[in-house]
Amino acid sequence: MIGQLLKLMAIKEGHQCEAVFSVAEGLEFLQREPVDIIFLDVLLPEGNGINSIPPILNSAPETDIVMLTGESSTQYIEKAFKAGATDYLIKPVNLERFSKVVGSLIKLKRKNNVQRQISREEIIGDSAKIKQCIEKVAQSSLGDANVLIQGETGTGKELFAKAIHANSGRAKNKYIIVDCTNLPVNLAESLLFGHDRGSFTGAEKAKKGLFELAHNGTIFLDEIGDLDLAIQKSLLRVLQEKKFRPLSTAYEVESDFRLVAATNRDLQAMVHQGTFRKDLYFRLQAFVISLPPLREREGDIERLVDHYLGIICEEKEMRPLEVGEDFMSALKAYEWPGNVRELVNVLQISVHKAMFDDRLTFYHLPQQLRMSKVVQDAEIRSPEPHVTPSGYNLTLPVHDGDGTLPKLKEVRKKTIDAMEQSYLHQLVMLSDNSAKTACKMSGLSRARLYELLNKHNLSLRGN
Ligand SMILES: Nc1ncnc2c1ncn2[C@@H]1O[C@H](COP(=O)(O)OP(=O)(O)OP(=O)(O)O)[C@@H](O)[C@H]1O
Repeated sequence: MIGQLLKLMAIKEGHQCEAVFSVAEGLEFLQREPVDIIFLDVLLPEGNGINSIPPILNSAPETDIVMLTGESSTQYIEKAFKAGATDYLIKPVNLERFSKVVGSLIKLKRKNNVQRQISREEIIGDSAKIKQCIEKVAQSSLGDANVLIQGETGTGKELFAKAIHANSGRAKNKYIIVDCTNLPVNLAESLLFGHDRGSFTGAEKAKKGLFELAHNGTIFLDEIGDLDLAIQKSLLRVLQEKKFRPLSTAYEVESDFRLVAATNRDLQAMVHQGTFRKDLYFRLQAFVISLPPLREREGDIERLVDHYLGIICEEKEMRPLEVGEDFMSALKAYEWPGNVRELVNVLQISVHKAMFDDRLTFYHLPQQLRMSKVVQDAEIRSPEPHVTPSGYNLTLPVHDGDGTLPKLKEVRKKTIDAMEQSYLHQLVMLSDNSAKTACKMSGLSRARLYELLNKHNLSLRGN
């Protein structure tokens, strides 16, 4: 009876609906067809409906289960939620509550479906932080709001802007990129809004502006923080009215564009300094995607290395190179101020150096990465350094706790030995295994260098 009633309500709301009268019948139905929502009564011929939640979710994990309970059996609600139900309705069910529950669940499902289906374009990374950004791309693809992408240089702002367009309803139309860096005011006005013939010296023909060309598509303003204040004012008006007047014309042009903007600057600080318009800033704040720096993306370095190494080796027609542990741990220790762009450059340099090797090692990395790893390792080894007035970090020998100190001669020898060893260790790492570089860096003669390396059981690789 309740089944038939809900079926009528669902059909009235424009949904397809089937009523079944036992769990067995329901499970059989699920084998044949996917179902978005199941209304499950607590009281079933087979017993308590809550017990059938696990087998239902086993065979249809994507389905939402809404429990139907009587006023007197609300004590089952908590148990039903624990078993995996999504919501509940109390009988007798009224149409308003029914359509609210169904409406929200269907909306959520559509949203999730879009998220699952969005194309990542070339975006690599599975860290929680990058997944959150991908989710934002999915959300933005459902609507048409302007989007601001923030992030340090090289974090992938341009890549994300492209993904927003590619996943939007405008994907088949134009995607126009404008680099706002160092754009002089006059040029920017005519470039963005177009001009009439003769509107300035050299304007021999009338020209459409990029906002007009972006009609039905997306316009990406890269480095929007670099836009001159005068252009910011015009831009604000265009965003508000979606129309503008090309230079030296008496007519207005309408354009249905979507704006995606990006910046690596702190727009809020710029607003305080008076170099970015507050009203434009607020307009851009409607939908913001903040891309995390590479150093905060757990696990993404490995994925990016895997991806780009494949591409670089293929381009160079080389066999895929293996990645040594020391290579990877140096990559992970580095701060990556230039983010993914810098990582790709480092891989290119390292592959070039490893042209005749099978495996990438620490020694193939550029010097700044080796240096940062060495410094980090040294910091870990000497947790409580004592800084001398001359600026050297020293870890003093610890006395025995009996109020005495070892002889100075002994301490001096041990200290010098330790310093020498640490110095030579770093020298070996940073000299590219070249005795010539090591001698130049350290000021040691070749004979003295080998003598000291021998003393500390160290060697230049390949020597
Ligand atoms: N998540 C990522 N997956 C794969 N490649 C990436 C990713 N992020 C960035 N890249 C690559 O890194 C380089 C820099 O990316 P992009 O130009 O999008 O960065 P950006 O944030 O716009 O930099 P800038 O602020 O300097 O303009 C590009 O080659 C891009 O393909």
